[in-house]
Amino acid sequence: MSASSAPSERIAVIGGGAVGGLVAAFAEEAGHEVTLCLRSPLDGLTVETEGEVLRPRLRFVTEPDEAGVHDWVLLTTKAQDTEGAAGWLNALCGPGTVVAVVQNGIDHVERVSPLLPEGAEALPALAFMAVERVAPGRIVHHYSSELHVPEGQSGARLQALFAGGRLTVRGVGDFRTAAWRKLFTNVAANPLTALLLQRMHILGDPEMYARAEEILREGLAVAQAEGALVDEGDVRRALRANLAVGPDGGTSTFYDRLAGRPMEHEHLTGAVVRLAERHGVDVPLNRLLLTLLRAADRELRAD
Ligand SMILES: NC(=O)C1=CN([C@@H]2O[C@H](COP(=O)(O)OP(=O)(O)OC[C@H]3O[C@@H](n4cnc5c(N)ncnc54)[C@H](OP(=O)(O)O)[C@@H]3O)[C@@H](O)[C@H]2O)C=CC1
Ligand SMILES: CC(C)(CO)C(=O)C(=O)O
Repeated sequence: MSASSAPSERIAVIGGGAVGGLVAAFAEEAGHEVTLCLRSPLDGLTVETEGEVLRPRLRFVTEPDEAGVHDWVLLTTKAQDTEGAAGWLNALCGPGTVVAVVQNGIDHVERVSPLLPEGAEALPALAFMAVERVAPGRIVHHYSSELHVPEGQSGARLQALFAGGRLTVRGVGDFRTAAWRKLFTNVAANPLTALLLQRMHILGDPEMYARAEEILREGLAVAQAEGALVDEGDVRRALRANLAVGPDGGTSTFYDRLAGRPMEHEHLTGAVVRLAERHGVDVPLNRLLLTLLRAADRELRAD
């Protein structure tokens, strides 16, 4: 894989899980110096992708004081762990640092901006990829590696950073609509796989697929009430994207429940339900899923 033609920049990745491990490896392969900021120490990192095993040379740090200021920060914690990363953001950002918020959900900038020091910028980034952390420091890449960011100067700089590498960065004009389209890939697949503890193959069952469509149609009504320019075709495209992950792939929420980690449901199904209440849209299937996910999550936190 050829290195990027962009000059080397100092990139910090917060979180050494599935997405963090993948983007850190791809950034290093593109010729950049990469600092991986960890909550739990790692002995090393391997990334299995396209039949290869990458062993990127990264600088591992576990204390914000050791990190230093960087040009770029890629925040890859789960959304509910954002505040816990405040110490990193404070230590890594100087004036001009751009923080790409590589998380699921729809409110990336609102979540992160209040935690940034003066002069740093939050850039929302929608992650179209399917990546699994099979053990600490062992990442398996199932499918796709794209980030969608708002069009503009910072988005174009991020695109240049990864140009020619394995991570594709695309600028999108209507980011609100793009964020809802991405959320659609999470609103049915993530709860169903996590609650059933079964991988994407469950969507191959026509009965399950039909329920997934119904869940997403509720989300569609909420997205439209929010002003997103989405339609029925986006429901079908989201489910097609889920199926493209392959029967043995999962979802990030499924991986969390499987590993006994807290889940991200409040930022996915929870966001749909809260906005539905605000707009007076009835979303009974999503309300049921949220109640079930909360019950499953309580048990995970109690263990
Ligand atoms: N996995 C996937 O295929 C996809 C995931 N996403 C989204 O990307 C985001 C990241 O998901 P994913 O990589 O799967 O999640 P993981 O759980 O695999 O990784 C998250 C990482 O963040 C670390 N972390 C949490 N808090 C801190 C902290 N304070 N300081 C440093 N590190 C911290 C965790 O540390 P520890 O090791 O201690 O748990 C963990 O390694 C989520 O929003 C997810 O929804 C989007 C598209 C696809
Ligand atoms: C699209 C999908 C389902 C891909 O894995 C994802 O975003 C996730 O796992 O959270």
